[in-house]
Amino acid sequence: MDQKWLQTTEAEVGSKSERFHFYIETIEVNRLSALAFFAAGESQFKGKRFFWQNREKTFTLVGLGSAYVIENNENDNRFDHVEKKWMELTRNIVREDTEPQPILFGGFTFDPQNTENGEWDDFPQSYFTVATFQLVIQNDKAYVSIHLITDQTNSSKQFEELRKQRDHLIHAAQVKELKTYDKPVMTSYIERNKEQYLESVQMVANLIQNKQAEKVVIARSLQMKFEDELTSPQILSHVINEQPESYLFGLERNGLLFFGASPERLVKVNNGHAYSSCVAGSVKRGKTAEQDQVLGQDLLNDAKNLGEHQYVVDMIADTFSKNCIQHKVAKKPRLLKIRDIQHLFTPIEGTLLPNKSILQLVKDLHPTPALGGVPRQDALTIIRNAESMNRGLYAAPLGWIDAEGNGEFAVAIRSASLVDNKAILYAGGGIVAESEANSEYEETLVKFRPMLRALGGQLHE
Ligand SMILES: C=C(O[C@H]1C=CC=C(C(=O)O)[C@@H]1O)C(=O)O
Ligand SMILES: [Mg+2]
Repeated sequence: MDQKWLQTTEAEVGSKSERFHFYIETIEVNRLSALAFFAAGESQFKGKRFFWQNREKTFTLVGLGSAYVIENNENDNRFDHVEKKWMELTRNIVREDTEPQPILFGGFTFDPQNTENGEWDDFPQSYFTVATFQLVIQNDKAYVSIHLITDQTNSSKQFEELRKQRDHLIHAAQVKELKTYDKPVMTSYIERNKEQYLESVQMVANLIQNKQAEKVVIARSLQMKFEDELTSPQILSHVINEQPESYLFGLERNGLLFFGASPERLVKVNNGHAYSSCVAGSVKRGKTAEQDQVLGQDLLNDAKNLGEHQYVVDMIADTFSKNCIQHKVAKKPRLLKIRDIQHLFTPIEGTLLPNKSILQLVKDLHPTPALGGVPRQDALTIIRNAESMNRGLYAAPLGWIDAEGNGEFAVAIRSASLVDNKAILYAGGGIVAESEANSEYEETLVKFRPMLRALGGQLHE
């Protein structure tokens, strides 16, 4: 096996009342498929795995097993709680310049005050883990780290076991590197509460016309069932192959897999620089290049979509002005084209104030008016009343942070959950005064397509 030892570290971490030893060992491996590594954990780590890849495909992350979990069910304090726990855990780690550091991966649910039952029933309002086995692929290099966080001082035996497991996982991944997966065979497909969704959109458009809110994003869900039991690597393989222009993600917790391919960045922080993207306003792709261009040009000039978009730009720009020394906003929206859909897109970037952090930005940004609405609290109340579902992690911040304050969160749209033999797909759209129920319905059909295709569902034009 071609591997190079890079680093072994031990640090005493935790708070005054809870002290741990954090053991880390990182090696560089010649070649490793991220999906094959994820799949190598099928029998042992199912329910405790994650997969992440950024839009540019320059950073891929896989986690198997949990060395540490940070979760809570708090409403107001959940972002601060995760930040505090993570800082306690990483404060004393000695940093090497070049090698990947331990990473915390997870997400915050869309709305802790939503009480609808369903697939998210026992999912906490924040769920983050440090993987026992962490794979990072960047700059064409693959790094595998072992993380052991324990209150025991003598852990050399346990660590030796983990080294054996690591070598076994790497070997299994290299042997199965080229495995391909069948498309799932769907047996049923139900649009849940379609009539209610159409009524809600109309009702919300009326509320907005009566000035009770300015914009509200309303979502709905589809349910699919399958002939055979699906596996996470099987689903992720299709998502990875079919959606190259998006953030790709999969997060398992016990019996639930949440996965998707989102075009939308919530925030990225790199060395004190913060980046966000306003993505709102949509039209389908054209069948020919000419038609595609016409649709795109129309979108760039469409008052309803520009309205939807501007709420997002104003709110993110305002948040950056409060959190940054200086920031800049692109002057006008451009097009973001992905496989099934085109969006209006405005990038925003800034230099963070010294006392600000990525999790503080996530806290202030979530939910942007691309997922929630304006005014925020009124929109959230309307969503709770109008949607007959719990969004869970759909439309919520999902991503990673490291010990130096770098990280990236996507908005987890174009996503779905898998529980047992049932998948639930989510999609929504921004409702403004001019919105019309049928065209919003059509827009959600386009937004369902990526996950529908990955799951072997029929695609209607
Ligand atoms: C809420 C979703 O999309 C948001 C992101 C981009 C465009 C949107 C729109 O045009 O309505 C939505 O605000 C979704 O995909 O479920
Ligand atoms: Mg829209």
